[in-house]
Amino acid sequence: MATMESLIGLVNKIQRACTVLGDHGGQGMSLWEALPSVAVVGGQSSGKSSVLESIVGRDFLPRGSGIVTRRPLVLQLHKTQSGAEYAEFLHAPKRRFTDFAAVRKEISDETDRITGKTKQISNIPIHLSIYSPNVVNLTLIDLPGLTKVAVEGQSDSIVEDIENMVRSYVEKPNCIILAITPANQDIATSDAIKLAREVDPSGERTFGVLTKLDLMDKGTNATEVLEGRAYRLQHPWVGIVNRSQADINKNVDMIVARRKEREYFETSPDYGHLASKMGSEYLAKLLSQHLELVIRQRIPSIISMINKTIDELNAELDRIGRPVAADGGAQLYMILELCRAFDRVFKEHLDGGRPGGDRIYGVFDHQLPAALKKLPFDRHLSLKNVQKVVTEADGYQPHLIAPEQGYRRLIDGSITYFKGPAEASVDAVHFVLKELVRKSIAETEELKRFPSLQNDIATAANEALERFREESRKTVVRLVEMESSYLTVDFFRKLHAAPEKKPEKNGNPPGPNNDHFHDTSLARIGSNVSAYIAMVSDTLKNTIPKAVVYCQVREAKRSLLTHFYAQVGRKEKERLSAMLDEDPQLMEKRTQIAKRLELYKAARDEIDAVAWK
Ligand SMILES: Nc1nc2c(ncn2[C@@H]2O[C@H](COP(=O)(O)OP(=O)(O)OP(=O)(O)O)[C@@H](O)[C@H]2O)c(=O)[nH]1
Repeated sequence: MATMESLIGLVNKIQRACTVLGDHGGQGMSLWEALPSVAVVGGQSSGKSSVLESIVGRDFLPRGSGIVTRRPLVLQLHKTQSGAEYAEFLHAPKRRFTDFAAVRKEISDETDRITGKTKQISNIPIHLSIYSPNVVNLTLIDLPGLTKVAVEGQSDSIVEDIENMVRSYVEKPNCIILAITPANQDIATSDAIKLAREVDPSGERTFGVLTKLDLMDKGTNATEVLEGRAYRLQHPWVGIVNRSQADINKNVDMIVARRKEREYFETSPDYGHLASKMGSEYLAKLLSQHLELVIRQRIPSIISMINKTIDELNAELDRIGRPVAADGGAQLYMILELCRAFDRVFKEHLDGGRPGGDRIYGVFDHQLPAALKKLPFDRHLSLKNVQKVVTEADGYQPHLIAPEQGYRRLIDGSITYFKGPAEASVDAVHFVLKELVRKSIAETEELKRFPSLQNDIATAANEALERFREESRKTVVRLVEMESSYLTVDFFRKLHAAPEKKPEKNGNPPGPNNDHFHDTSLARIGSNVSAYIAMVSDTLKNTIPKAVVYCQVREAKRSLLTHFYAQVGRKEKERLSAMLDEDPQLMEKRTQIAKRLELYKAARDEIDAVAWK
């Protein structure tokens, strides 16, 4: 079975790894929270620092007025067999501190590094490991002292901020609370006990510590508390006598202070019967044993939590995509797969699996007919214009029978108007397709992590659409031009066969020089041309969509990325990697997940190795 050293050492290791990854509790379920720890809680000047120092047997904590502890200090004690004592900070792993005054300075500098000199507090812990033959294996977290008033330079919220931070540690079910209360204060007013009672009403994870026993008024003693009658906890209370301020000023050695403390209890008339269960050394052993017990109990649930988290992290990695392969072939394959995924989505839009394709039909069904209807044939075929065109076409010799040239010019002139709506249809469909490309890129789940490739696909697709548009434009213009290059002869033959309307009998004999005759004949020319143009319009209403679909929509479905594929195939490996550049945020996220995964796996291995030894 695992030894006490190995179990506590194990938790130490995992805690340090958690801090390196920024996992220090207070942020939902984390590995840190699953690990048992001991947090030291007490009001200001209750003697917290003194208790910690006498457990360690060294002076090393910053002192001063106001709130000195402004970041949690995770103090990991490692018992060594022999040799010199030294300390190490997680944030400065290369430096070994043998001078504990330098440790004190480093704690205070490192506090300021995060909080500034503003006396603000931060919940990011400082990790300090102390290696010494005079300690027991134990991890303690020193927290800012609970206070009632803000001092100069501190925000009013500091009192509440401290309480919230301390609470965020002690409310975790795996936190063992070391509640420090000075004996010269009424236990009922103890900040530490008040908070402990709130988060641990049954008292099963609270250790009550009574400091300053030597400072109690003459004639009073703390046996009521120490014997568990004043305030009941599941664990026995421990009384402590730390160095007084005078001792500190005189630089009384900690080891000497420990000895004096032992003597105090052994010789005390009040506490002699409790002497074996009093003092900082006893407290350290008690905590160490308890911590070991708790760790042992928690190991199965920690392992199951770790396994669950590993599964979740793996699932998350699958969701955001595994890292891109390094070799060129695999990258090319991946790019082509991604393009195909995009192409699938794009086709679904056109074929109706997703919305948007119907807008193309909208162009043919509404936009084109409406535009055709609006063409200014009324003006072009007005009596006045017909006369002008016919006369100009005749030249110096007026026509004898039908004004053939006049007809042709009027028809040609009218047909030119169709180019506008024809080209507008091409453009409208082009914009629908472009929009569908944009949408499809955004909707292609697999592409989400590759902004560069998204860009490349968008550019390639838009270039292709541009080519299709040009082809389509040429085709529809040709359709229109074809209409004027050869007229439908039948139409005019039928006209000729139809009986001419009799001229009205109003006294004027009919004749080419007669104004009335002239007007009627011009009106007939106008209406004949108009009927012909209506026929052409009906034809184009049907053929323009065919041309547009043929040149643009069908091509987009068939060969939107064909050029792109050819280009990609010729690319060097470096260019392929660049195309698969990922969103930096996402890469960062993946790295974070991968790191956490590593931490959890390493933690599981460590636990396996220690727990079943
Ligand atoms: N005589 C005597 N003095 C003590 C004892 N414990 C602490 N003190 C003195 O009480 C003062 C405050 O002790 P600290 O250990 O600094 O208390 P703290 O809770 O860490 O204080 P803050 O960090 O300021 O919140 C110091 O002057 C200590 O010397 C004790 O058991 N006996």
